[in-house]
Order: sequence, then C-alpha cells, then structure tokens
Amino acid sequence: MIVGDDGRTYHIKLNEEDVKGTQFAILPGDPGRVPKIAAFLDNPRKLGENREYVSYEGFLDGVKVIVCSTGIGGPSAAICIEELHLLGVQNFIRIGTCGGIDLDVMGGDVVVVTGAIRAEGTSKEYLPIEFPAVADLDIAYALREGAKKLGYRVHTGVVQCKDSFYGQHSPDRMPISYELLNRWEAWKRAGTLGSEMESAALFTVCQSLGCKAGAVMHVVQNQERAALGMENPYDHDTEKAIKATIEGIRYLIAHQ
Ligand SMILES: O=P(O)(O)O[C@H]1O[C@H](CO)[C@@H](O)[C@H]1O
Ligand SMILES: O=c1cc[nH]c(=O)[nH]1
Repeated sequence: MIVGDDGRTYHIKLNEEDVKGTQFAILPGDPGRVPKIAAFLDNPRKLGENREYVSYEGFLDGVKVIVCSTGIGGPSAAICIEELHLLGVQNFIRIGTCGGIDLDVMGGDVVVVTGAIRAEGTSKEYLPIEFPAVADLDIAYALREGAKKLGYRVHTGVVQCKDSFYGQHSPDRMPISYELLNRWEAWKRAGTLGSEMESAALFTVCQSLGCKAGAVMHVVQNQERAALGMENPYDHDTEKAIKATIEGIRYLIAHQ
C-alpha cells in the first residue's frame, strides 16, 4: 500500500526516479512556500502535488535538492519524512514560521532550532518522552553560519511544538487552560525562543530512521512582547529563513 503500482508513495506521490541522487530535502509547512524556495535552486522543476504535499527538485552547487511541503502539524510532516526517506533521502531541513516567546526574539528574526519541546503527539508514537528532540549538530551549525554570513538577526536554541495553534494563541478559552498557561509560563522562564508545530516530529522521526535533521524558523511576531506593550513588528516574508537555509546547505556541501 505504501508504494502503489505506479511506484509512487501513497501520500507525496513521488517515485525512486524522482528522488534518486537527492542529498537534501527542504521541508516548509506551507505548500505556497515551495516554489519560493525552489526559485533559489538551479533548474527548478515541479515534481508532484497531492494533498498538502507539493514537491520540486533543483540543484545547489551541482547537488540535488528536493523541496516538499509537509502541511501543518506533526502527523503530515512525519508522513512526508517517512516517504522521502523510503525513497532514499538522508538529510532534512525544515523552513518554518514560528511565534516568538523569549522577549529578545522579534518578528523578522531568524531562529536556528537546536532542540524542540515535545508538547505534541506525533513524536510520542516514535520514542518515549524522555528522549530529546534535537537537531543534527552539523546541520544546525551550518544553518547558523548561513544566517550569520547574511548578517541576519539570528537566535539559536529551543522551540516549543504543539498540536493546537489556537491553544498557543487563545489558551484561556480552552477547558484545559490551567495546564496550557502553566506550561507556557515554564517555556517562557526556560528561555524558549518560539512556538511552532513540526520540529519535534521532524527531529524524532529522523532520529528513529537514523537520518539527520535541522530547522530554521522565520519569526512572524512575539505575543509576549505584545502582552508587555513592547514593540512587536509583524513580518510574514520568509525570505530570510529561506536564504539562510540555502547558504547553510552550501556550507554543508563545501564542508562534507
Ligand atoms: O509556516 P509553517 O512551516 O507551516 O509553520 C508554522 O505555521 C503553521 C501554523 O500557522 C504551523 O505549521 C507552524 O509550525
Ligand atoms: O505564532 C505562531 C506562528 C507560526 N506558527 C505557530 O505555530 N505559531
């Protein structure tokens, strides 16, 4: 069932020929971000589209890269990673958006994720909760080098992952608000940089499959700064996170 008669995997609808030779998969959540990322590659070409999974191929410094959207949340991200890995991919880099938590993190900044809080469900179907969700050290380092080279405001550290976007933004209206609010306070006190939805699943699935992962976030805004009446710019343009990732992959290619 996982691979159909046409040789294409069940969800992302790619086959071995499509993926052959790929060294890096770039994984945005939003399908609309895929062509924007592919535009930074040489000879970009659309490979497929099914459900939330839009995929392109292209080349960076002669190395084949696939860009495939994961949709929102851990379950669809895990499916995308599993199917790309089945077809031979070993290195995965998410380009996502997050909301800032730490007061130093502002809309328009870039966050290179070193670890993710597993407050979501997908990672728990792979590994017990004691196992940390961490990025590959070489990939995280390269992504930070990429952001620094471009002169961006970049933060490196932990993000929180959850399954409910509105549990982050409207915790008070949830019957379980007592827990959401207390836990959010703990993430804040511990210096968590931002909140998003897929990195915990990405790191845990890749750990389980024996492959490598990293993640870069574009910060949209910071609700904690807003709550304190601090300057809180909104920024929806993910170009800096994309460019930092492209530079990061170039660094990995040059240093492998
Ligand atoms: O912009 P993407 O990559 O989708 O990432 C973030 O945006 C979505 C929520 O709006 C979630 O998927 C979250 O992780
Ligand atoms: O605030 C935000 C922004 C993007 N993604 C999230 O999950 N939360």
